[in-house]
Order: sequence, then C-alpha cells, then structure tokens
Amino acid sequence: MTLSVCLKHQFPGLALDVDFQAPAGLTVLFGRSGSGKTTIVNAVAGLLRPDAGRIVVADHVLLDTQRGLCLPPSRRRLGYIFQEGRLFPHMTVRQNLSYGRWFSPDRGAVHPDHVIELLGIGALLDRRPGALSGGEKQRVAIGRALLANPALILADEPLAALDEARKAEILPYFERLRDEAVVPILYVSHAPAEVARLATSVVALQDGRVARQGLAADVLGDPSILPAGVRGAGAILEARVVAHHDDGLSELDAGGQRLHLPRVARAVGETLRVRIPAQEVILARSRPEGLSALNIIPGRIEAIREGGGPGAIVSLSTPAGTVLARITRRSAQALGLAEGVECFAVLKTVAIAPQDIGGA
Ligand SMILES: Nc1ncnc2c1ncn2[C@@H]1O[C@H](COP(=O)(O)OP(=O)(O)OP(=O)(O)O)[C@@H](O)[C@H]1O
Repeated sequence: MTLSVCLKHQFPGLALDVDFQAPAGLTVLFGRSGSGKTTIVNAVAGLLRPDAGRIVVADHVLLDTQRGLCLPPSRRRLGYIFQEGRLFPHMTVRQNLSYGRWFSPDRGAVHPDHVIELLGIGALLDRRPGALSGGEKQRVAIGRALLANPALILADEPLAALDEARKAEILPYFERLRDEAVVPILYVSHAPAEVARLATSVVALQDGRVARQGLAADVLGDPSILPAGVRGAGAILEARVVAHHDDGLSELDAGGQRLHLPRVARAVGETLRVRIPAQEVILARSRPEGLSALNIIPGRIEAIREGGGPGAIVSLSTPAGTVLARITRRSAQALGLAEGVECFAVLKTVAIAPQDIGGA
C-alpha cells in the first residue's frame, strides 16, 4: 500500500467522509462535480486542514489530527500537476524543470535525462512556455513534478483544459508514468474514457463518500456510480494486436475473440486496453448475418440493470471479458433477455474512438 487516506471534513455544501487505500500505480479519484475530489487532493497536498483524518504516504505520516500533526505542503514530498501547466513564463523549460529539482530534499533520485526522454521534451529545453503548445506545457509540468523527487504525484484534472488532440498527446505519457511505476499517482478525473485508459484502481466518490473502489474494469461497469450516468457506461477489454491490415484496420485478439478496430499505433504482439462504450453495443439472440458491423462476440447475460428511464444496461459475460450494452427496456422484453440467456454483442469498428484505446 502506498497511500492511505482517512478524512472527515464539513463544508456548507459537503460532508466529506472517506477512507481508502491507493495501491502502487495510478489511482483515479472519480466522481461528479462537487463530490469532493479536489477537497481530498487539497487535504493530501496540505492546502486544506480537515476536521479529522490521517494521511500516510509510504510510511510517511502527512496528517494525523489525533496527534495534532499536519505537515506543511513543503514537507510533504508531493509533485502537483494542475489543469493548466502553471509554468513560470519568464523561465525556459530547462529552468522550469530545475525549479522542481531545487525543492527536492534529496536531489538526484530521478535523473533529469530520464525524465526528459520519458516525456519527449528534449527539443523544448531552451524555449519559454509562451512558445509551447498546451500539450507541451503539460508535459513540462509533469517533468517538473517528477524532478521534485516526490513520494506521490497529485494530478488534478491535468487534461481538462486541453482539446481532444492534445489529450491524446498527453495520455500516453501518463501511461508510461504508470507503467514505469516511477512514483504512485493520485489522479482526479470525471471522464470515463480517461479513467478506462489510465487507472490501475478507481475510487468512485458520491456526495463526499466512497461509493465504490476497485479495478477500473469493475468500477466503470457500474452505471449507478458514473458521473455521466448510463451515458458514460462502458466495458474495458484487454486485447493483443494480431495484425495490421492494408484497409486501415487492426486485428486484435481478446480472449480468443477477434476484434477489428481502426488502425492502432501499436506493434503486433502488444497488449492494449480497449474501452467499449455500452451505448455502441447492439445485442442479438442469434449470430447476425449480412451485417456491416465487423465485431460479433458471443456471451451469456450476467445481469440486467434497469433505471428510471426507458433504458437498461445489460452485462454480458464473454470470452473477451464482460461487455456492457445499453439498450431499451422495450428491446430487452421483445428479445426475451434475462439472466443466463445467451446472445451476441455486435459492435461497429468505427464506434471505437482513438481515445478508447490505450496501453494495458
Ligand atoms: N473552501 C470551501 N468552502 C466552502 N465549501 C467548499 C469549499 N471547497 C469546496 N466546498 C464544497 O465542497 C463541495 C465539493 O467540492 P470539490 O471541489 O471537492 O468537488 P469536486 O468533486 O472536485 O468538483 P469538480 O469536479 O467540480 O472540481 C463543493 O460543492 C462545495 O460546496
């Protein structure tokens, strides 16, 4: 266990009461606006003194209100990545990077060359932030946080201010950070696709409480806790690249099932995470023929969740993993769908967007 957070705090509009552990890797704090994500990050950073609580990062106690202990931010050994890079405009990239290093208690544990290579910012070192794109600024901000030699990185919606193209540019760097396990990361987001790509584990918040905690695939499959409700529901499959075809498609293997996706920028043999949005999946009782959709996966219904509206979310257990389908209650009834019934999930190739595909 790398981070342990137990907090109670009362604001006029929020009664925060959380207790969770973040294992190594990248833990996403996920929840609707106002659910308490930033309040938790601020308490971990030392920017907010909560009414009660205890926060420990790898045996280093940052806060223990019972013992009257509350370390100031400068003694917490945290790297902070904000929505906007917040670089110093008058300094070059090189100077901005060394600024983080200046505050590091033992300089040198993370080598600058490695960080520069990891983030691909070698060509930017002599530029000032004004001459960088939004994505480049954010990469430098990540580098500065890493070079402060932190015990934990806090990233508060670091992609929120970027457009889709810039987000796609930055996501792989967070994946590398997660995979190299340079340092554990607590990452705030309310975008399911981002969570699906990045999270090792997810802490889902609702009204200041932990609604669910666990692996991304399990938490994201539960529409009741999703900020965007059923619209954000989706399954995560792990799939290995088998071939790239001349017509622009890539072929993947997910538990023995073939998936055809728009060309993925990964080598044959690499394993990917693919998010399958529930609203892009059609269900059929028999294997459809004469259909333009290329992906047809057989499975058995595990559960059907109905909400207050006309829709239902069907969880299908398949050899590729659990697939979710958002259909109408009317269709579920017409098809005689029920727990245990076998059916086929149909997915159009083009329904999978590049941001739904990432490193496993
Ligand atoms: N300094 C404060 N003073 C009073 N109330 C506050 C303060 N900070 C936060 N709150 C209350 O706590 C609630 C949770 O805020 P918080 O910023 O933690 O939510 P969030 O999940 O990060 O939301 P968002 O996704 O919009 O950033 C807010 O709705 C607000 O009512």
